[in-house]
Formats: sequence, C-alpha cells, structure tokens
Amino acid sequence: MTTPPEIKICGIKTPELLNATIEAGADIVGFVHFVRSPRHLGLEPLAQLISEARGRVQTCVLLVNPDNSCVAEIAALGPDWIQLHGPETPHRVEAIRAEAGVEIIKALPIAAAADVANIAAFVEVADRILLDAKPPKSADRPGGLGVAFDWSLLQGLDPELPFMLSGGLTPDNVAEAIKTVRPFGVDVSTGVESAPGVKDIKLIKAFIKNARAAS
Ligand SMILES: O=C(O)c1ccccc1N[C@@H]1O[C@H](COP(=O)(O)O)[C@@H](O)[C@H]1O
Repeated sequence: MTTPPEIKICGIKTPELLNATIEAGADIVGFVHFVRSPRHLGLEPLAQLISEARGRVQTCVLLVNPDNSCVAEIAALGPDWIQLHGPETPHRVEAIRAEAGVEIIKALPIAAAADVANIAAFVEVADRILLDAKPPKSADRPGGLGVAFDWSLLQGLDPELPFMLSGGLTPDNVAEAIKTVRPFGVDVSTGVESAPGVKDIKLIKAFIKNARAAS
C-alpha cells in the first residue's frame, strides 16, 4: 500500500456540486477562469465558491497566460492554488507566484520526450507540476479536452518529482494510471462530465473511489 494520490476535480461550477464533491472526498477543487472554456466562471461566482469552500477543501483557480491585473483579481479571492495552463515561461511563472503570493500548479503539455526534458526548467519556480496531453493544433483551449498522452514517456522522469497527472483520466482508467505512473496526484475534468461543462456527481464519486482503491 502506498500513499494515496491527491485528487483534484476541476471545473466545478455550482455550490451544490461543490458540496457534493467535498463530501465525495476530493482534496482540491478547481474552478476555471478562461472564457473559451465550457467551465468558465466570472469573478462573482468564483468569489462565492471559494468562500464556501474555505477551510473544507483546497481551492484552485485555473488561468491561461493571465496578465497582471487578472492575477491580482484572482489572488484577492484567496484561493489556495493558481493553476497556470498556458504557454507561461519559467520567468513568468516565477513572477506570477511572487505577485499573487499563492502556490502555483504549472501545467505542462506532454507529447514527446523533449516535453519531458522541458519539465526541469519549471521545478524551482512552481510548487507543483501537472502533466497534461498536448492539445491538437485545432483546439480552442489548451486543456480540458479529455485527451490522454502516452504515459510511457514518463518512465525517465525523476522519481522524486511530486507531479500530478491529467489528460483524459476517467473513472475507468484512473486506477491503471496510478499503478502505471505513480503520480503524486491526479486531476480530472472531462472524464467526470455527462456533457461539456456538465459534471456528473456519480462519475466524480466513482473516480475518487477507484483512485483511492488503486493506492
Ligand atoms: O477545463 C478546461 O476547460 C480547461 C481549459 C483550459 C485549460 C485547461 C483546462 N482544464 C484542465 O485540463 C486538464 C485535462 O483535463 P481533462 O480531464 O482531460 O478534461 C486538467 O488539468 C484540467 O484542469
């Protein structure tokens, strides 16, 4: 038996679903602030959900290449984490961490061995690394697409690196992913939805149960 992976459920949009996801045992709940996403939330609902979650579960706001004013607006809401899911450079990640005073999850797209080599540049500037599938060129957003990548690319990864795995995880494949890749955490969005942006609490419960059983 190994330490169970941290479980992040991303793209929560309503207080009802937030409460049910906390009850189901999620460690981190994610809220998306990116207008091209079907999970996008504006500042007002974000503030309400973060405040309702405070002290009950860790919260994370997902941003894509945010400017300084966006970082300041989000930091003022007091999330535990900001997830950067765009083409932010190591220098920019470091600046956002200093500006926001919030812990940073940096998402990195993986499609080839060179992408795995690129991880090292972010280890010192982010508090957590999240590995996701590289989106196809035609995609209108850099994640939340339900696409998995070839996990065998991670075989050469530093075993001490506490990374999170995402990209195409579902209740059906999360146990296999955990046994194969041994991530510090797992993150899911599309795989616990009945339609884009519509979470299904039964799928969330199944995902958490299967992830816990795999450790
Ligand atoms: O969820 C979104 O809409 C989204 C938008 C822009 C960037 C990232 C997004 N989601 C993140 O993408 C990964 C993989 O998600 P999936 O499970 O494959 O749908 C995950 O980290 C989400 O937080």
